Amino acid sequence: MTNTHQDNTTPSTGDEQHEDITPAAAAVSGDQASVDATIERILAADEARAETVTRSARTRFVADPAHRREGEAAGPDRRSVLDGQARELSDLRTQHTEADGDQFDLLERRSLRRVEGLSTELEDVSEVEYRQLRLERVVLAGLWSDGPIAEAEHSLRELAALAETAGSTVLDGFVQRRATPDPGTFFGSGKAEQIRQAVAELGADTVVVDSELAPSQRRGLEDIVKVKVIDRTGLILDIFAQHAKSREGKAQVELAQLEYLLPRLRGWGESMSRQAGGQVGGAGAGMGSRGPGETKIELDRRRINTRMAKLRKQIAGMKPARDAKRANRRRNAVPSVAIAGYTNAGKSSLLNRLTDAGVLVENALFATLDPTVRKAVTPDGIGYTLSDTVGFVRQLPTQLVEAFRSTLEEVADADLILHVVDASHPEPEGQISAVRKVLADVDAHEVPEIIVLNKADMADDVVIERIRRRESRTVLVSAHTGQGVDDLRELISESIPRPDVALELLVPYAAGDLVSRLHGSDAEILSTEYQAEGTRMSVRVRPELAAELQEHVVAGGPTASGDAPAEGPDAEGPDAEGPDADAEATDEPGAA
Ligand SMILES: Nc1nc2c(ncn2[C@@H]2O[C@H](COP(=O)(O)OP(=O)(O)OP(=O)(O)O)[C@@H](O)[C@H]2O)c(=O)[nH]1
Ligand SMILES: [Mg+2]
Repeated sequence: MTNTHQDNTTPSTGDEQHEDITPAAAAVSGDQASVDATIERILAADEARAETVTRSARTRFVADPAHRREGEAAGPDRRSVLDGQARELSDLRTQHTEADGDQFDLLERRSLRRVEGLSTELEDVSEVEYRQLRLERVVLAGLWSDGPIAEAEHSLRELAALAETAGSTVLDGFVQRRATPDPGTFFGSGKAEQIRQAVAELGADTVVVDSELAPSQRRGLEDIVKVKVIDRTGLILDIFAQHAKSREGKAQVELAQLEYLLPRLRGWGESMSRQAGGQVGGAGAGMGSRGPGETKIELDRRRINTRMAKLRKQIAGMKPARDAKRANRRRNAVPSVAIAGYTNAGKSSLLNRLTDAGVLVENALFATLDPTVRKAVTPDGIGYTLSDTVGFVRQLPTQLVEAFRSTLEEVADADLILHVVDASHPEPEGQISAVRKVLADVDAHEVPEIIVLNKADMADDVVIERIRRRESRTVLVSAHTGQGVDDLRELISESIPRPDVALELLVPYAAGDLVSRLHGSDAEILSTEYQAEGTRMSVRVRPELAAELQEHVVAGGPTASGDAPAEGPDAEGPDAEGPDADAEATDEPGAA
């Protein structure tokens, strides 16, 4: 509604000009100077990181003193679960195998990592303000309200993995035992003060909170700890922003970021003092009657709304192409299998193992954001599509589920879901239910599902047994060693819709291309016999192909569209390929 003011208030860094030029993109495609500057920044960050490695060795996890076990001393030997690598990023960092496929764009991604975070001030708020967060040296903090402490620890370790994925160094982690969050500052004042001390001591620049904070809580806490505070949602959005590659993915993430940002505008504006220099240029005439802060915020809000509308349109515009592709698959009735699962479970590795796809595998959370669709065939030659999807995580921001809905809908549309689970995780159950929750959100919970217990090479038998008892259809595999992958292939083969129109054909030798098509991946050949007039075949095909084969049908009913074949032997399935079937068929008067 307020858009009418857009034109005379937009400063020179207007929406149109910066569009699609993120700082990262500018660094890649820009002039030599900016490339040099980028390299310098990356090197500086690496140095900083190397320097903090020694410090992060002391990274520790501090349970609230009140809940420390009797006799357990505070100080150097405090509880230490964040030691070394975070759990979700296990120590496999350098272990890649052939099944991991092409590591090419991994390098590319590394070289882009944190460019946004390292860059100088952003010019325009619609570039999403918090991309300028300097998430380099962070302290984590979470609330532990119920359940065993182990759960709070898992969650914090996962947060550490997320923070590392975003390119930061985790210096420390805190958990406070507290039934409900403080409405003003999230943590109690004592704990907040303790966090402030740790932040000062360690030279941290950001506190990451393991929940979604209300805008006022974030501001309240920021006032105490004196550094930037971001929440889990903001962190996940930041990772997605770094990883998005396709046009659609980028638009989806930006939309989610803006949605998240909108109610938080004022707070950020203040603490990051954007308003100080935020005079709206000469173009701001007429706005001066209000305070500059308010002006800026209103302006930002309006521009964000405009930008969001644009993004929504853009995303909607990309839907037809996606739908067309999907419709095409539908028409050809190629069964589709979707790989879904918690982030870092090994989905991309499995896709590579099943199809030699060469999809990016990384020991990082949310390595895959853009769905990849590959062709695959069952051991007995039936074709299907296999698609890789974005990984899920506990508390996946609702903004992201919304923004990625069109992508996730493909999962809902699949004939089968391979739900990949990291069986080497001590508690995969939590991940399974988090994934199912998102699946339900996008109406994919009714699609048949196979639980694929991956990383068998590292998994604990107890965990495997536990899950096998709970879940009805499981298969144990290792994308790395290839263990169990053949079983998985069989299971997929049994679970996808098979070609179901049975036909008796006599294909003239002149139509050899038809015969080779039948040998392709969308038909099952039950028997073949070479006769004087042509090739005599008993096949099962999908309706589409059946229609095309009509003129060569010699027996098997008047139309190809009936699902039940007219002939008895065919109805009995593969047994029909016995000599009887052929004999009977050749007896048909209408054969020639
Ligand atoms: N030991 C072992 N490691 C595996 C196996 N499968 C995958 N990994 C490792 O697990 C990490 C994550 O693998 P990805 O295939 O990228 O996982 P993903 O589920 O696609 O992850 P996102 O796209 O980030 O959600 C990589 O370091 C893989 O090398 C396995 O069978 N055994
Ligand atoms: Mg992946």
